[in-house]
Amino acid sequence: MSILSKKNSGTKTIQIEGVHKSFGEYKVLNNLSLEVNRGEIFGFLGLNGAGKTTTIKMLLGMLKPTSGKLYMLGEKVDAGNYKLWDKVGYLEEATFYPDLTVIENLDIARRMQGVSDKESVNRVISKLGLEPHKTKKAKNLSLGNKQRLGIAKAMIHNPEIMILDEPINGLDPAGVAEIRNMLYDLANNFGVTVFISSHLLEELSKVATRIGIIHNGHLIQEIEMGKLEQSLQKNLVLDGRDKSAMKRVLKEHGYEFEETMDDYIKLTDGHAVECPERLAELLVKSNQPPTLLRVISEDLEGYFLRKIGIGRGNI
Ligand SMILES: Nc1ncnc2c1ncn2[C@@H]1O[C@H](COP(=O)(O)OP(=O)(O)OP(=O)(O)O)[C@@H](O)[C@H]1O
Repeated sequence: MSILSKKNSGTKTIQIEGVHKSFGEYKVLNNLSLEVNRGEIFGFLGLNGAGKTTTIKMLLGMLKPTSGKLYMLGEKVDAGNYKLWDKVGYLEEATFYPDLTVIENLDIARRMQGVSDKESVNRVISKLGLEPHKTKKAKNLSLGNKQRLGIAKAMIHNPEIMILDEPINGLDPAGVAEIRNMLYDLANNFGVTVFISSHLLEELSKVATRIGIIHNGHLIQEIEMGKLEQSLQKNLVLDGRDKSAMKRVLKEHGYEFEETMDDYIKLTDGHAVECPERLAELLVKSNQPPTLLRVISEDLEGYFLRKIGIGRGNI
């Protein structure tokens, strides 16, 4: 690789710069740019068909961007140059030889990656908690253990970057927690950069340290996981015996509201949400005491749908 194609990346291990990708007339990515730092667990969130796998395939050199540049570990990615794979682990879906055992599957992965140290198989088995299952045929593993085997294959060669395309689909909460602990360990103690895609914010939020939302082919929002909670929209939900009268009172006092699908009155107004007691006082004084008055935080999927401009009622 020429010195000119090297990017002075500092701690940035993944860099995507103004990437466009079209298949014929069909535009999948439209000026996508993002950066991921060493040791980060970056969640790449988007609806089905948003372009996540296309992006991942370009990062791996399996697809060529129509325009724009991608860098991994400071090196420009060139389609068809698989040298990069020495330092990158990739899990597309948990693929394995069903009639071979966990050990046999991992030994094949080891040889395919050109890792000469046979102990690497045992190391990865113990790291992923596959010890009790190592002599089982892959086809007889539980879904969670199949996913673990997939991740074990992706990390047999101690990669510096792990790219996991939808790795937590179908895992139960305990399985998600185990994968999270393992990814945290890799990221925090070994500086591995993890790039995980999913269409479920709820799942990604349990493992990622930062999330980027891709929609209509570009990154529309990046958010640190620690700040997600405070970004969730809060609503005040009201119910009462005479809702028409209640709405009149609200209107007269300048409150904006809407009706929910289940026939409650919802106020998104920040002032109402922050001071629910003031609203309660007003309604009581107006002879419309609420039978329900509750501040409700939107859930993570609601947040995601709001960010991409799709209300729950529209899907
Ligand atoms: N080789 C191709 N030729 C034509 N269209 C393609 C090709 N590969 C992907 N697409 C289209 O590009 C869009 C993005 O696909 P991609 O697989 O990147 O989405 P995704 O975000 O990974 O979604 P999913 O979660 O469903 O895998 C889809 O509409 C898909 O049909």
